Amino acid sequence: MVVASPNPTRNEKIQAVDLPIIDLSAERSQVRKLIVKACEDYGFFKVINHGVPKDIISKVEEQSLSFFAQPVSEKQRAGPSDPFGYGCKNIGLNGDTGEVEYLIFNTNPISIAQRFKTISNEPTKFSSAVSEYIAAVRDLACELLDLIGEGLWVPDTSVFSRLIRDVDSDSVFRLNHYPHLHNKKDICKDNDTSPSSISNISKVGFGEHSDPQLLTLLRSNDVGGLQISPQDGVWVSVPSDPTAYWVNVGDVLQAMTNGRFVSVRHRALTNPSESRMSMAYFAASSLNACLSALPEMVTPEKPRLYKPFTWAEYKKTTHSLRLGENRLNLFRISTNDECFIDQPLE
Ligand SMILES: C=C1C[C@]23C[C@@]1(O)CC[C@H]2[C@@]12CC[C@H](O)[C@@](C)(C(=O)O1)[C@H]2[C@@H]3C(=O)O
Ligand SMILES: O=C(O)CCC(=O)C(=O)O
Ligand SMILES: [Fe+2]
Repeated sequence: MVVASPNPTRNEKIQAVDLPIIDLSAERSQVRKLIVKACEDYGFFKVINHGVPKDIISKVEEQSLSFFAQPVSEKQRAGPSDPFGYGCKNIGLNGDTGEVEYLIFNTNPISIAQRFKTISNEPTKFSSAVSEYIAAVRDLACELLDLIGEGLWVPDTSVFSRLIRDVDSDSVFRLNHYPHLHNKKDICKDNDTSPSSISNISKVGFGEHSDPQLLTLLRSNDVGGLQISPQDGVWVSVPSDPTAYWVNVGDVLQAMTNGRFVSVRHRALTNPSESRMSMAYFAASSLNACLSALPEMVTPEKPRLYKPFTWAEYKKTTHSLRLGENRLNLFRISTNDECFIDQPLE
């Protein structure tokens, strides 16, 4: 069904789709089948009965909300995001902007403890809430990746989860805050500078992109805004559910499954009357991990699509490009390259 677009750009179709819901308490052989199907069809699914304790989530949510409620001058003590720390409106370093403020951390515990010294007046409280959350969400990510390994029938079912269990994993945690637009204040300034007219339309909070890592686990408060794009120019609004996780395939998992899974393009819109807060865990390997399509995913009918790369190489490319760029295409193999990789010349 196609309905009229209420938001931000014209000529877009908003489609209503029943997105896949995975109940992790169901029978394992069913769960892994459904996850693989969801990753193939949408690169996106919702997880319920996920096992991340409610109190662990609430502690991070409370601490984050009080961080974002502070005056801009206080928050800016934790910025600019380079690429970690506090950022407001500027996303990355290549000119992308949105109606969002955020905190980004590397998930390494030492890095977290250091960062929080500038982020909070109660650094230990906030940093231990975040560390506890990251440990729980990493376990969930590993469980999902093991189910994916099993569902794909690869001989080494831990092949994906091992990458993110690595002590040197380069996974990232991000807190996004999308203030509602009835607030007349510019989100990056303490003083009231914007026109007094109240806008009733949604704006782009976080523009269209795919996530570069293996898998993203996202949870938000009860305010909608996330949309996925299963096809060019078509958007599907994702209902909010603070009790669940929305999970998306990232570029690396698309490359490792040789294009069988799709790294879904998505974006987040602001809500005109309610503030939205999301927390995203981006599961990544170590910088030196060499990432390539699993041998079982490459067949004569489905030749290798992407050149192998290290996460450091892929990350460097990602950070040199704009948010909406399709960076995986830069690693696509031409027919000649493929002969070289699969049958090196003597
Ligand atoms: C514009 C950019 C921001 C980003 C790095 C990039 O150059 C392109 C990818 C962006 C993204 C999207 C998913 C995650 O939110 C993120 C942390 C990531 O790994 O890639 C961001 C990067 C960022 O905000 O630094
Ligand atoms: O806030 C959201 O719902 C999406 C954020 C996102 O896509 C990201 O941080 O990469
Ligand atoms: Fe994203």
